[in-house]
Amino acid sequence: MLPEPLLWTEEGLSLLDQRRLPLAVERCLCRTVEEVARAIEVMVVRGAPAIGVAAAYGMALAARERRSLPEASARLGATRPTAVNLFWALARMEKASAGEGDPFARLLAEAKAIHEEDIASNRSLGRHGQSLLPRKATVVTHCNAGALATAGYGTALGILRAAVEAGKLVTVFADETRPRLQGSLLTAWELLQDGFDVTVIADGMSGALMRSRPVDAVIVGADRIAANGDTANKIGTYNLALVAARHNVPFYVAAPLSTVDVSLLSGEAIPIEERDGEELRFAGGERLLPVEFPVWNPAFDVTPAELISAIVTETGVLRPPFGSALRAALSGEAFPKKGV
Ligand SMILES: CSC[C@@H](O)[C@@H](O)C(=O)COP(=O)(O)O
Repeated sequence: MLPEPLLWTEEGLSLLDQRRLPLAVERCLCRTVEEVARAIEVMVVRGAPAIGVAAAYGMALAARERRSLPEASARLGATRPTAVNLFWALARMEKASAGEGDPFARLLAEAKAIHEEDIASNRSLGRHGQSLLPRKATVVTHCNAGALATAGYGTALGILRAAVEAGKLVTVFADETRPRLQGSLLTAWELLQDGFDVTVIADGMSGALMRSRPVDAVIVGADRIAANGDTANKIGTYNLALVAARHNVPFYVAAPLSTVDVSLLSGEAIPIEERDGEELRFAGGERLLPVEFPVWNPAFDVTPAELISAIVTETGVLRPPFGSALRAALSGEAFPKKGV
């Protein structure tokens, strides 16, 4: 059984410390909004939906501390720029702060609602997405888009869980995902906990893998999806999409609608976080390169919509052209929630 990635307690927000996995399963308690902001910055908690949920609880903590809510929101919004779920959750919390009664009680209730809705969305998108896989499926994934990166169950990994629940046999290859190794440290660990057949590969191996054996699908998560379907996800996702296209392997993006940012016309406008070059100069805690070695360390890349076969959301499987499909899904036209 996987430990809860995020847990509200009387004392505050308890986070599974993702920096320590898989060798140590430890929790980190955030009692203040500043502690939540730091936890997001240093990647105790990471992954787009998980960051959004953590920030929502951070706002509730700010209300408990009687801090200025606009200042708290600005602090949380300055932690990481790419995953839009963070800003989506902060906008929802801002709306909730405008009601009657005790602000802490109201904001805590809204944070809990965001938390529960994310799990429900993942279960729903998992059910839709698993229909894309054959009864015996080999899937490649990148980074971590599992329970750990969300409120629970996962997006890309939610599809794999739903496929197993539907009686399918799933074999997974997980890109290790340099430089922070979310694929090997988090995805492989998470899938092994659930008894999956999972094998770690280095990021450059997916081409060789697809030449050596049939692969049924690539499934990844997303940090921000622009109005035209261009998708920002962990650095290396674009390379994997190119390899998949070369081998005619369908490339699926799995994400809740809270990851869609229709205010951006295309992926070119998505802000890409650049992280400290030291992440690249180290591997496994060991320094590989002296600090003066120049490196470039963008944390995300953008996969153009033309390389994406489908975007799986809680409302269903969206096919190109994504502009109209995403608009319809957001307005509830195409797939009414009832009956999903
Ligand atoms: C379900 S989340 C999908 C993405 O957020 C995930 O693949 C990813 O890019 C995580 O990035 P991180 O930098 O670890 O927060």
